[in-house]
Amino acid sequence: MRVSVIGCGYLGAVHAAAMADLGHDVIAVDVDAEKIATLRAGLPPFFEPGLPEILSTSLASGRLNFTTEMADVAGATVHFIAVGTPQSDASGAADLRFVDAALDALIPHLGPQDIVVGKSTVPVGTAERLAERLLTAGSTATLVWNPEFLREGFAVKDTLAPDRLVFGVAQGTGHDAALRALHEVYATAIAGGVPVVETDLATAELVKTAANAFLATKISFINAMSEIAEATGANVTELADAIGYDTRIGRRFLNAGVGFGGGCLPKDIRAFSARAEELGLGDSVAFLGEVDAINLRQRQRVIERVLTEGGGAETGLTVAVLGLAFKPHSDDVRDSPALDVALGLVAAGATVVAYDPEAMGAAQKRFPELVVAKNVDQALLGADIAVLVTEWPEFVELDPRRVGDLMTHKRIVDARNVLNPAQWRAEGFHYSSLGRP
Ligand SMILES: NC(=O)C1=CN([C@@H]2O[C@H](COP(=O)(O)OP(=O)(O)OC[C@H]3O[C@@H](n4cnc5c(N)ncnc54)[C@H](O)[C@@H]3O)[C@@H](O)[C@H]2O)C=CC1
Ligand SMILES: O=C(O)[C@H]1O[C@H](OP(=O)(O)OP(=O)(O)OC[C@H]2O[C@@H](n3ccc(=O)[nH]c3=O)[C@H](O)[C@@H]2O)[C@H](O)[C@@H](O)[C@@H]1O
Repeated sequence: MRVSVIGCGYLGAVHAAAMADLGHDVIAVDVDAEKIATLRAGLPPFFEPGLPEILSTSLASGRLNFTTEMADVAGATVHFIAVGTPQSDASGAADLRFVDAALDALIPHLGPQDIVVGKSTVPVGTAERLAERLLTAGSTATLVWNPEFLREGFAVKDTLAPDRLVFGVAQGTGHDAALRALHEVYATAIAGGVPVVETDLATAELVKTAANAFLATKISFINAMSEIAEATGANVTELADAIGYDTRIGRRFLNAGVGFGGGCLPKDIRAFSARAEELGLGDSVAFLGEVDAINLRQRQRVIERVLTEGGGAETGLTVAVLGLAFKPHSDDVRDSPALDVALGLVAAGATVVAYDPEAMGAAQKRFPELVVAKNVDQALLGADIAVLVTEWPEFVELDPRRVGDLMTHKRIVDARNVLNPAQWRAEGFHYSSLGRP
């Protein structure tokens, strides 16, 4: 099939390359000329394992092309909208300007039987509004919603072999043809046994925001438990293991620590709350405000812990901050807890030297004043305390003896609860974590 992908960020670039990898002819569009030039050269504009490989094979096959000209989508019959939906203001509502602009730019190039597939994460009700926008503009193309559930760091795998596919299609003219087109696009995954949920537009939009809200709630739940565990001498990791054995609960997303960040979970729960307020249903999801508050409190908890354990910023404290990305296997620093901790420590008067295997460029682009090291050893050299805020394997596997030789004082705050306390204490470290004695 010939498909277009509009928006070449973390979602769109991976989606475009994956669609081409599956054998489709893909034209991918972005308004950012620099990003398009980079992608055309076969270089992903961000770190994503597996993306360089499928990008280069798809470009070489001729099935993947990048452009800044929307007119180039002519000839494609399925068009994926994958532009950003960032947080707009203090209300937390999603900013839908990019989605509206992408659709408006696309409309003049649509064929009468084309399918427009929304992939961006949007507040429930958006798809219906966009479908009306299409109609008002005189287009007979069909708008459907097919939310995306990929995780950064596993984006290629999640796109090629997702846990499920959700097809939101309105009843009426175009319903059956749209479903057929979606089944054709995803034929390989479906043949591989991926479950498909066929539903209406509103449910499809809501599945996405509900999934992210649930994941965020799970993390904040265990972080709330970590506060209680800490006050009572209990161990939050053992608690998570024990409740996680209950298959109704499950162990995944129960890792307590500095909390969730990134370009999605934080903004998505706020957008969900804002949309519920608009619907007069703020009380129904009021708990998401608490999920957000618990999550942000974790960042403050880590900053305070480092200052306390390090003896206070007024002592001329030097802190090695291990990690800047919002999670390992990504260079994304959007709403990164790690970056917030680094900046919070600087604001408190500490001298911070940070290191991340992939996210240093992105962090420095945003905060050029942040002092970064060339490697983990340089960050640790002469530090009074280290704080592990992103659980890259390189940090999890650190040898405490070697670390101790580099640092001025043997103190470590494990803000992801990933190190072995006994091993670090055996090397003379003062080890501290969130909710583990
Ligand atoms: N990053 C992720 O892991 C996932 C993101 N999502 C959702 O996907 C959407 C996109 O997210 P990201 O890719 O992370 O954002 P991003 O900010 O990395 O990428 C958005 C891209 O859209 C481009 N764009 C903006 N307006 C445009 C227009 N009118 N025409 C063409 N291109 C345009 C921007 O230049 C940018 O390259 C969001 O709604 C997000 O919530 C959903 C699942 C996973
Ligand atoms: O809508 C999106 O964009 C995506 O958001 C998340 O994916 P992602 O943000 O890439 O990363 P996650 O693996 O979900 O991690 C999010 C944050 O939660 C934190 N986390 C995760 C798990 C855990 O147990 N504890 C915890 O603090 C991570 O460190 C990270 O900061 C969802 O997992 C994806 O399904 C979804 O498609």
